[in-house]
Order: sequence, then structure tokens, then C-alpha cells
Amino acid sequence: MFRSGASVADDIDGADDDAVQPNGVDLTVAAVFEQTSPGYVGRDDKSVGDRSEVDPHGGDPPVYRLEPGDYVVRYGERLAVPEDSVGFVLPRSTLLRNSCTLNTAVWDAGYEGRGEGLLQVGHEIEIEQGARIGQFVVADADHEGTYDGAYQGEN
Ligand SMILES: O=c1ccn([C@H]2C[C@H](O)[C@@H](COP(=O)(O)OP(=O)(O)OP(=O)(O)O)O2)c(=O)[nH]1
Repeated sequence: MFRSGASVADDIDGADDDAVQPNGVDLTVAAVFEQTSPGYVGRDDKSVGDRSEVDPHGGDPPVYRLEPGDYVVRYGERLAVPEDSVGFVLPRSTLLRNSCTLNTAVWDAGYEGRGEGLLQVGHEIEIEQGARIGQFVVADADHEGTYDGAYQGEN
């Protein structure tokens, strides 16, 4: 069973009241990066490649003008996934309607931090810094242990 947006909002620092949706809470884009060197995924270890932060164009609010390609985005909200739960982030449908998407993985019970996702831009798009790009939903889940990995407490 998935929790209501109002209940999910209790586990998010920095979410506006406007961000609370019936079934989840919207997440905003705080920073955009382009990867500049290879990462590593091994059997026992891993590393994330270097990145260069994309500057938004000036203005109030600043706007990212993104050419087609892959970008790492950092969310503006700090999430905490409660025990007995699992989280997922889904793209805002307006991204899909504009030939773009947000690719995401599983958010483990016990994880806390400002997470990151992969923004895939299929057609040039403009996105305001601080705009809503995805929605965090949380479902009840059994699990053994809680998240204690390298990304705990990130950002
Ligand atoms: O799209 C996502 C999905 C998850 N997370 C956060 C929450 C999750 O609990 C944590 C670790 O994710 P995962 O377990 O998939 O990463 P890993 O590469 O297996 O790292 P680790 O070895 O630390 O588990 O990253 C994100 O920031 N973005």
C-alpha cells in the first residue's frame, strides 16, 4: 500500500505545502551536473566520476537551458525514508510530454539525504532552478536492515 502525499511530506525537509500531491510529494531541481570523467562499478566497490555543474542563465528565477543529453540532477529536498517503507521517484509528466525523463532507482528504508537522479533530455528544454521535476512516493515494505551505504546523509 502506498502512503498518502500528506504522510510522505512528514519525511521531507524543505517541501512546500504546494508540493504535496494526493499520492506523493513533488521534488525540485536544485543543481544540474554534466559528468566529465568515468565512474567505476566493481563487484565490491564503486566510484562516481567527476562532474561539472551547469550554470543556469541569470534572471529571477535562474533557468537551465539544456541541450539533448544526460544530466545528473540534485533534488532540493532532503528525504528520509522511514522504516517499513520503500521509496520511488517518478518523473513529472510534463517532462515526458516534452521528450525528457527522470531516471531513478530504489530509495531504501533508512536512507536520508538530498538524492540525485538522471535527467535525460531528448529535446532541448528550459527548466527553472527550483522547478518541480519529479514526485516521491513511498510504499509499505518489509526489509532486512536499513540503508547504511556510501550515500547516507549525502548533500
Ligand atoms: O534515484 C535514486 C535512487 C536512490 N537514491 C538514494 C537512496 C538510496 O537509498 C541510495 C542508494 O541507492 P542504491 O542502493 O541504489 O545505490 P548503490 O549504488 O547500490 O549504492 P550502495 O552501495 O551505497 O547501496 O541513493 C538516489 O539518490 N536516487
